[in-house]
Amino acid sequence: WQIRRKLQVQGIKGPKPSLLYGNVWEMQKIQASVMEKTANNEEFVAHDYTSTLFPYFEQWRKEYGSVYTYSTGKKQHLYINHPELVKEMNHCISSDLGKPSYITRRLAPMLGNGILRSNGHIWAQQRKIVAPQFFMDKVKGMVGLMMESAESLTRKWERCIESQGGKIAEIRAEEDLRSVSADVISKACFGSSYFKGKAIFSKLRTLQKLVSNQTLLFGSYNAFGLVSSGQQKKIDDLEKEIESLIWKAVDKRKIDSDDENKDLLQQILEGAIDIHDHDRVDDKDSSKRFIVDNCKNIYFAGHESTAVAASWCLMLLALHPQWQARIRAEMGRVCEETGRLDSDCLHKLKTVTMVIQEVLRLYPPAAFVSREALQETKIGHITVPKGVCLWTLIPTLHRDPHIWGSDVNEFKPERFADGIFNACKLPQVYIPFGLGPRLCLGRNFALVQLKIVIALIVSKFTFSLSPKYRHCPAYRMIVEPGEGVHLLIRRCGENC
Ligand code: HEM
Repeated sequence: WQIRRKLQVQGIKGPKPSLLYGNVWEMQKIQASVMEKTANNEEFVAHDYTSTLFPYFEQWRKEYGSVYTYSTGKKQHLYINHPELVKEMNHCISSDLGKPSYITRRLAPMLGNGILRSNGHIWAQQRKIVAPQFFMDKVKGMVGLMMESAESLTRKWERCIESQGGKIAEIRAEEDLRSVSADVISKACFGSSYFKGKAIFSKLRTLQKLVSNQTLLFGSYNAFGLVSSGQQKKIDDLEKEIESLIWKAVDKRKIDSDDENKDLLQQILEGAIDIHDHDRVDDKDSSKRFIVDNCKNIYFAGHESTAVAASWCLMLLALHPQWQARIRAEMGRVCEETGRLDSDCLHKLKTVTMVIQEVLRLYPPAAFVSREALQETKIGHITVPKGVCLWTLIPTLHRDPHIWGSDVNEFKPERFADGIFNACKLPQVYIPFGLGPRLCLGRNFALVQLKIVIALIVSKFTFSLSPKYRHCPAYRMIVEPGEGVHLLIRRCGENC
């Protein structure tokens, strides 16, 4: 109550909370009424996943504006979608702002205290180790293996066409896209392959579904945050299994400090030794935790969001065959000059880039940037009391008609024809990869991989949505196609 009062006296409004559960009941009620409406609505694709996935945020934003406060029982939250304040929050370098601790606790079996969730000096050490592996120069060197993995997918889809009669095949794209990005991250960072690391990926995926079932956003210690003992046991078992699989892979690796081409796993191992020596931590377990947590973070961050972004790309391209045709024409021009895609011609794929940018605008896989005031701190004119969690809803920023224009809900890659700076009035609101010191480390890596995968698929196949496709974005730590992306694919030469 005291924390809320400190926000209210600064003119920040919000829905009235109940005594124990804050606004959680109301969130549940709003969500349920939207689910009821959408369950009977077969009408296809309003590209606005916030109004179905996070309807309470939309309702309160309309009532209270782009800054308001709400409560989930013991936690007080501040919703910030004002462009200037968003910028300030994301650029904050003070350790007074960190990742929300209650979410970190919930995600601990998945991510531990790795780079995605850590704060302060542990985070800074991890970022120093991981960042150089994803500098553009390094990523350029990974183009060959990205091509290899994408080509194995197109070969698989060709075999599907053969086995389904030779003309047309029905496929589910998202699982194959997941295998491609898992393969790429395994080879690029861990000197392994999807095949070898398959068990880790599939267990992480099961764990992801289990932990995001726990109504992740509704704060801690409320009726909805409780996990059944059966579910908790599954989570604990998976955590142990993943840890032992990663540890086995690590054990196989000999530390070879003379090798100039060290991959990320090598860097993480050496980082753990440095931290052990530097901090004089005698505890062997902490080095082990450091290694396992960071491997899990990279396995997850490195493949899940890229695969989901690629799935949304194919869904939108299936709806807009004219953009498939434009990409194909561009590939024809670029490959005529070079014969094959390589790292030097990727920047010539302007249409592919525009399509990817538009997909990440409409369907950013990461829905939120969230922080917690670890100490009382200032964001713009607002004094944020210690303990308050701050939330920015990325898709809402991406769909503000005052910034993007009245066609904001339409798929129009041409808006990016002259770059992000000319696509909207305030480019700092386009943040599919976040912003500031915690900007996504894998941005270059993901964009290059997306370009290769999309360009290659579109140059080989034409595709449309299968009648089996159901449009139901789902929030499972990231926003993904809830029931996959069912496509009907044909070989390109057949009809284009
Ligand atoms: C389309 C694909 C991707 C999207 C949309 C995406 C999005 C994001 C966003 C929004 C953040 C910032 C979160 C925040 O500020 O709290 C982030 C952080 C991060 N991402 Fe990505 N990401 C993608 C791919 C990747 C890939 C391929 C990697 C490679 C390992 C990666 C590694 C990371 C890491 C390590 C962080 C944490 C950075 C830090 O806290 O210092 N991401 N990502």
